[in-house]
Amino acid sequence: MERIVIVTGANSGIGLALCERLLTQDSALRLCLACRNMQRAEAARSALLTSHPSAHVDLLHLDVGSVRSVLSAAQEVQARYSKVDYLYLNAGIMPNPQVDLKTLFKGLFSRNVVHMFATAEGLLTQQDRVNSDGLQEVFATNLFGHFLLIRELEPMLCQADLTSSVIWTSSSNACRSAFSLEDIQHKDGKEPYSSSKYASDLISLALNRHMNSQGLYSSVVCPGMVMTNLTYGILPHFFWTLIMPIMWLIRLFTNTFTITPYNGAEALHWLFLQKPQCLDPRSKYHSLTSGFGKNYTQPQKMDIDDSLSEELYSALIELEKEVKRKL
Ligand SMILES: NC(=O)C1=CN([C@@H]2O[C@H](COP(=O)(O)OP(=O)(O)OC[C@H]3O[C@@H](n4cnc5c(N)ncnc54)[C@H](OP(=O)(O)O)[C@@H]3O)[C@@H](O)[C@H]2O)C=CC1
Ligand SMILES: CC(C)=CCC[C@@H](C)[C@H]1CC[C@H]2C3=C(CC[C@]12C)[C@@]1(C)CCC(=O)C[C@@H]1CC3
Repeated sequence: MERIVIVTGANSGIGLALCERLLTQDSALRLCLACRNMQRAEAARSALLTSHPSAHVDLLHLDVGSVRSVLSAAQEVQARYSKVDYLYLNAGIMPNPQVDLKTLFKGLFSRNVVHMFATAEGLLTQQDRVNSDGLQEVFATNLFGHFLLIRELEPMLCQADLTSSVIWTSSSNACRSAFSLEDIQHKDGKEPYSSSKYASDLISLALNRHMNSQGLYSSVVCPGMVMTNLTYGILPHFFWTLIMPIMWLIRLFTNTFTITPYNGAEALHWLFLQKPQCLDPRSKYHSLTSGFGKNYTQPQKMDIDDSLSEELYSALIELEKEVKRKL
């Protein structure tokens, strides 16, 4: 039977590289690029069809940061397909990032240097804003829109005698200290990105608890440090060009510098090949690249607990009711 794969944020970076890899793996699958900008989506589709002329590539308009858009995209999916086998929740933003240069400089000469380059912990802040649904934009895009999409697609993901995989592109920057149950949208802090990624780790665990019995399995991935539009937005272009040789050098000391979108998509691709029932719901699957350029996937236990994940799950269900009431 034809497998249906939906990828959010598929028009660039890790999402687009994943699509290339999936089509190389299985040219018979039906790939749906779920994007907010249809011009960019069409360009991505053309690029994919150039390398895979007989592939089935569909486009879906989806702005994960808008409740209305998520609801109508989910309706469109139900009208087009009879089931969804893989749902890659990959779209993400990091608006107005600021690097704390003092911490970066200090870190360079500390014992924590490898950890700092792997996680960027304490190094990055962002300026968030409220979107037209009245939600914090980073939370809405990176977490809540995707959560709503899963909820709306439940009948498509939970089919009798079939399993489905929901795969979140999380990050090594997901940090417990950035997340608070009292402020799930991270209105009051300066690390909304880190908070939203930690929340996706928690939600994945809760989804497994609630949905495994219906055939839905959720996993989280860390693609490593990848050069994409998102990372190019952190520092000026000329700076990245200048430090590029250093980046390749850093790879000799940390396997988390995957650098290219192809390498970053390694764990996302690897999960496509696994039986979802055999995966560990408490592990994050990391894309890693050795100093010699060899790609591999490694699971690492996450710093998450059941009660926090359950409380966040309940909070999102409540928020879902609230936003739907307001429509
Ligand atoms: N690059 C890195 O080092 C790392 C990235 N990640 C995560 O990987 C994922 C992919 O990012 P990456 O490839 O790096 O960066 P890109 O900016 O290249 O890709 C992000 C994708 O998400 C899309 N997107 C953003 N907002 C929305 C929205 N509201 N609705 C629909 N699509 C949207 C973008 O579309 P558009 O082109 O229209 O903006 C783009 O296609 C993100 O979740 C990111 O957090 C995690 C760890 C490290
Ligand atoms: C000298 C030199 C190489 C400087 C670059 C320092 C920083 C700009 C990077 C060090 C660790 C990086 C990192 C990310 C962005 C760029 C760094 C802060 C991410 C936060 C990008 C998005 C993620 O989800 C995780 C990445 C972790 C590492």
